[in-house]
Amino acid sequence: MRVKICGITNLQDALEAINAGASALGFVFYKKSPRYIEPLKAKEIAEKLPPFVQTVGLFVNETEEFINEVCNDAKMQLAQIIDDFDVLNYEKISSKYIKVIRAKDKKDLLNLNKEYYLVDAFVDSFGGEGKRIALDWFESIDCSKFILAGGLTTENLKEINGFGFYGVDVSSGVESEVKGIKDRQKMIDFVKEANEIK
Ligand SMILES: O=C(O)c1ccccc1NCC(=O)[C@H](O)[C@H](O)COP(=O)(O)O
Repeated sequence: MRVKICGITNLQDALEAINAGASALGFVFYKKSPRYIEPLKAKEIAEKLPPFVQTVGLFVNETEEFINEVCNDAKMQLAQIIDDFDVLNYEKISSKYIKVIRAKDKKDLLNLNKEYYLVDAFVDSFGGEGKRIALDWFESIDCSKFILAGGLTTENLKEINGFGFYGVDVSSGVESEVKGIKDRQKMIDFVKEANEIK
């Protein structure tokens, strides 16, 4: 199973996440987040990464122009987009992107287009809060294009076995006591456990 580790703020955490086996690293370009990273600093990290790891820029209710500029400047290969007001024209997004569903209810998971989505638990502060989604919302739904986020930890990952998610996304579950700083051992344990999940 693919693992994205979100909320990377420094090179050491980035390299340790990759060594742990993460397929993607998330960089939060939302200034109110404790995990916010300046685009220039994200670029410096992105340029030092080895091949076959995807850089993902996370955007919260931004314009197409802002998303394009930051993805270009910070060398992000994928934009992870929260667009609460459904105002973006995706044809104007020049990078690859994935939309975030901030699920409040099972209804939010139904009647979707046949694209990949990152499904996160709804929280007022937008994410990285460790809040979980009720797994029964995914019952009898095809999860093969969903990346599940929200409150995942090494301890609770087993519970998603059998749902067939494309991948998982974790932030606070692999952090140290300090928001924005990752814990190497937690990342190793998380990815190892995720690799056991079907
Ligand atoms: O991490 C943040 O501070 C953040 C701020 C604004 C929007 C999204 C944010 N985080 C998203 C994520 O890191 C994850 O995709 C997801 O929410 C999982 O976080 P967690 O529940 O802490 O594992």
